[in-house]
Amino acid sequence: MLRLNAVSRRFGDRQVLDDVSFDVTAGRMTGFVGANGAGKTTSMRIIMGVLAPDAGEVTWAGARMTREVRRKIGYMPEERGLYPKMSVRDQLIYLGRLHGLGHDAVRRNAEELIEWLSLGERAGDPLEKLSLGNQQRAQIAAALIHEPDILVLDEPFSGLDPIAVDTVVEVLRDRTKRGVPVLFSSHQLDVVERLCDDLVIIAAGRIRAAGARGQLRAEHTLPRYTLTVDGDAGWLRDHPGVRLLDLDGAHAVFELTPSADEQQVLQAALSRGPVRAFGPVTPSLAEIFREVSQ
Ligand SMILES: Nc1ncnc2c1ncn2[C@@H]1O[C@H](COP(=O)(O)OP(=O)(O)OP(=O)(O)O)[C@@H](O)[C@H]1O
Repeated sequence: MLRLNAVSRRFGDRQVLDDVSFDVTAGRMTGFVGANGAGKTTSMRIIMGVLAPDAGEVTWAGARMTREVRRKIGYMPEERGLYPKMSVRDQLIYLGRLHGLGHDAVRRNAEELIEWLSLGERAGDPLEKLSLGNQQRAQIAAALIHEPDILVLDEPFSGLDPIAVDTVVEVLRDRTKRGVPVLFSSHQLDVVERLCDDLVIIAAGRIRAAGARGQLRAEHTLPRYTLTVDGDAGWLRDHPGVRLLDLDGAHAVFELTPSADEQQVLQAALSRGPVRAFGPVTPSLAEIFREVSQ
């Protein structure tokens, strides 16, 4: 397990990370979300040792992170860093060799990644001639070429179309199945929602929530229901224990306080006339994000 333990960092008089702690567990995808400037890239740079924390530490398997362990991290930095004039295939081979992989292994890995990421037709072209989406796929291949033990990816899905997102997801899932912990940041909450097992939410340099996706849902939102009746559902507004979230004539979405009983609300609705739909709703990640970032 990769762990950030009470990490703090200032730039000038600005506290950019404040007592940041979270885990990235083996075999799980951890989505790292936060607004612009929240501190995601700074946290990743500290994991990579590119930046030193003012306080706190990064550990791997319970011991302080070393240079050797960092060499086994696949890192996709915010400032993408491939060679524009070199072909995709050549730079994958070059980077793999730099990481100490043997000739055969590096060629095998390069061809496998080129195929998985659907870069076959463009693998001989200089990176700069590729579309932005394909350049991004090449960046992902570069992070994976040396069979890393840990993956730290800064916005790996930005600029990818939905099909490319699915391709990359498949490649990353293959790594988690092999036990690799994956930390990825993203602004695309729908992608994070679909993809992550665990979630870390950061706002203004502080961790607001961290843990398994389902657990965060349960912790940070009240049980939520939808109700559709024949008439007007406005009476729900005054019903004890109900907090109305959305009302559109006959259709309502509401939360229930812990002491309220959803069957009692259903009975109240039935006593007024036919009920067309009633059931629980799962809050979206965007709603959890809004809730904890306030
Ligand atoms: N080298 C630096 N010197 C001064 N301030 C910095 C430096 N690096 C980052 N910052 C500031 O630290 C804060 C956090 O930045 P960081 O890049 O970690 O955020 P982020 O969550 O990755 O944002 P984004 O989603 O926009 O990439 C920002 O206010 C940023 O301006």
